[in-house]
Amino acid sequence: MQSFLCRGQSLRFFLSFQTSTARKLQDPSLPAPARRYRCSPCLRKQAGLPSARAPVAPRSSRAPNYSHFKKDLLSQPEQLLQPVSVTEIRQYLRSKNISFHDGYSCLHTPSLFVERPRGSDPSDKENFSLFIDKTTGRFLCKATLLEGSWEDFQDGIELLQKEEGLTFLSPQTFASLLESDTDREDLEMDSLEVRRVWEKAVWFSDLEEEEAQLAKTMFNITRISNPTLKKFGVKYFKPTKSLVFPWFSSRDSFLKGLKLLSVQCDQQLLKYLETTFPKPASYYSLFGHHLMGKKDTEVVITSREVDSLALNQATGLPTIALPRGVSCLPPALLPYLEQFKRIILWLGDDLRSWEASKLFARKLNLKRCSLIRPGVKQPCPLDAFAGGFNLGKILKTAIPAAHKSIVSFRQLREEVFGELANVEQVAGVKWARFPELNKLLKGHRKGELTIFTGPTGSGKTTFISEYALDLCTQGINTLWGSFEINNVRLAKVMLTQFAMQRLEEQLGEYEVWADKFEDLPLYFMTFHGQQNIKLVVDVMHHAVYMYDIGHVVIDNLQFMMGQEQLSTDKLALQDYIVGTFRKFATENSCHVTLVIHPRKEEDDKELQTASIFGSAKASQEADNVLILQDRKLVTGPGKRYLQVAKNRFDGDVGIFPLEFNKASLTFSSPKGKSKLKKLKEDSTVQLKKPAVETSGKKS
Ligand SMILES: Nc1ncnc2c1ncn2[C@@H]1O[C@H](COP(=O)(O)OP(=O)(O)OP(=O)(O)O)[C@@H](O)[C@H]1O
Repeated sequence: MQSFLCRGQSLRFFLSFQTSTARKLQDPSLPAPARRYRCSPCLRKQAGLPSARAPVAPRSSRAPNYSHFKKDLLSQPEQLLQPVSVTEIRQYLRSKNISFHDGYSCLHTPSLFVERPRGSDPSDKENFSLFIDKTTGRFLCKATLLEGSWEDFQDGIELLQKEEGLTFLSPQTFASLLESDTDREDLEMDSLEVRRVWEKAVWFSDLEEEEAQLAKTMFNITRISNPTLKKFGVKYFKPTKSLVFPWFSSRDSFLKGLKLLSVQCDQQLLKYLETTFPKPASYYSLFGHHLMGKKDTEVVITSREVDSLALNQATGLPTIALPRGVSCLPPALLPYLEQFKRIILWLGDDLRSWEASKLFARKLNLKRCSLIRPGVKQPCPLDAFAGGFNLGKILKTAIPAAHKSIVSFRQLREEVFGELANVEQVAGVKWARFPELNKLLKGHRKGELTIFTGPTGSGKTTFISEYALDLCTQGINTLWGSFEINNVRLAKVMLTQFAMQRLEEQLGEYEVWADKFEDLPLYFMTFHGQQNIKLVVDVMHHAVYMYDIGHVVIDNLQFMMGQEQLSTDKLALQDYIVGTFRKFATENSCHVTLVIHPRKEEDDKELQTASIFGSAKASQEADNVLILQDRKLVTGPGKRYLQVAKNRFDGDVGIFPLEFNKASLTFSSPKGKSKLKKLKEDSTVQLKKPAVETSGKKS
């Protein structure tokens, strides 16, 4: 109890820019009735405990009009999370005499919200319906769909033990804590929309033969039978010519949400578009989960609903599709996968799917996971089915995800082949706004460390914000640690760059842009000012687990260095910090971009790799070194050059001009011919005259 309060008061964590409030309240987890409950403040009051969280301003006093945008940006102590280890969780349960079972990603315990039937065996695992996430401590009671944080759970236990004769906490106890009207209104609107679409959509078997064939051809599902579609509840929505995938509650088959898949023809290319109700940040459907029986112990997980349909029809095995494909596996879904002793991940036919399957297997527990490696003979399930492959045979080739630390080339050869055969994908995600950066760096890759430097006030934050936004709009889940400027200012810069216009003069368009921006997989740490590196890295770990973060931006390293004057200790500390980020990037397969101030240079000298503040360790550890050059380059105001001074991937280094647009706060390369100049690695850059256009060969 004592330790809980201390920990509770020292919480300090990050919040998401997205609809974190909505996510937390409606949250998530799979199936649930339209109403959600939150427990802790109520429990605390009833238990006579002081609030562990600072009071939260009523919603109305926070941001009445631009609610979605603003409310999630402000730091709300109620959303702070605290790290808890599985050992602590176990110790706590033992100290309270709560029996538990060690599951794959969760600990299973009897639910404190359910009355135990008389005469039932308290140690019978069948009655363990409450799941505690081993990494975060968050709990979900599958019987009532109540959920909450680790502190909420402890509060509940304290209350139960305090009140004599109380054997369980009824869900009604929490009724007074239903989410605010705004959230409820949102939910109700979603729910109406879901009903409207669902009722208007038709079964494939009820379509005219010709129309059904046409629709199936559009989605490449001609071989999927009507009975399979009906079994999974897939309908067709004629007004938008969309497939409709339902999200049913596994508890009571309540229709919780929908995903609509439509086709667009873009220059002869078919493009598939997804729309979800509720919106993506709150859409936690495991498609196909409602078909699982209690006794099912094996499942194949796919990234698309159509893959699940194909696999199930071809093999008869239980299949499930993830709500947001390869982009993330929200931990809120883990309790629903606890029943499976074996999970095969067959996520797709590209490198991104392969990377995602390795990451998801870590969350699901490597021991029970096997992976299907993409390859010519192993395309995605739907293509394999359409191409007449034997899907059962492909499943037999699944590789166990748990690997030893020492491997032979025999085990690596397929992986090496995959890299050789997919050169473009190995090179990473391309920037849409910085083609020159693609020419030099080839792309943005997971697991790398990029060091970014430039003179004070040269526009480092502004540039790195656009550089990260560009990747984020392409689906790279991004976490920002901005210690120098606060999140509101940073988000304002990013939103302006996103809209590519001065929104101050277009306030009428604000809501439209903010809505689109809110759907980006973008999260912000709430830290400001000096921070402890350990705390920052803890948050990064947590974010990777929760949101499958693929890119962390830290602006800037000096904010983890304390206030001391430059000393040997300080250099050692910087080396330690850089080493820590390096290790984090590698271990979590996550790209880290670290902004570092340069050391003081003579005014007439351009910055070089050696100008990075501190010892040589930073540039040695980095995979990429980027320098924003701004002195004596050209006469035009606002002109900057971006220099790639180190590129471990393929060694190409060089420099190209950036033109600053003050209205949109963007740095787009000057139009016309490429002004890229390739250089020898780490050479001193002579930039007193404008860069010369080259053919792209190394000079
Ligand atoms: N190329 C440019 N020309 C003119 N103004 C710019 C340019 N780039 C950025 N700015 C403006 O300069 C200001 C400072 O930019 P920013 O905060 O990005 O610099 P910084 O290098 O990160 O600063 P610091 O060294 O303090 O961290 C901002 O108001 C930004 O809009």
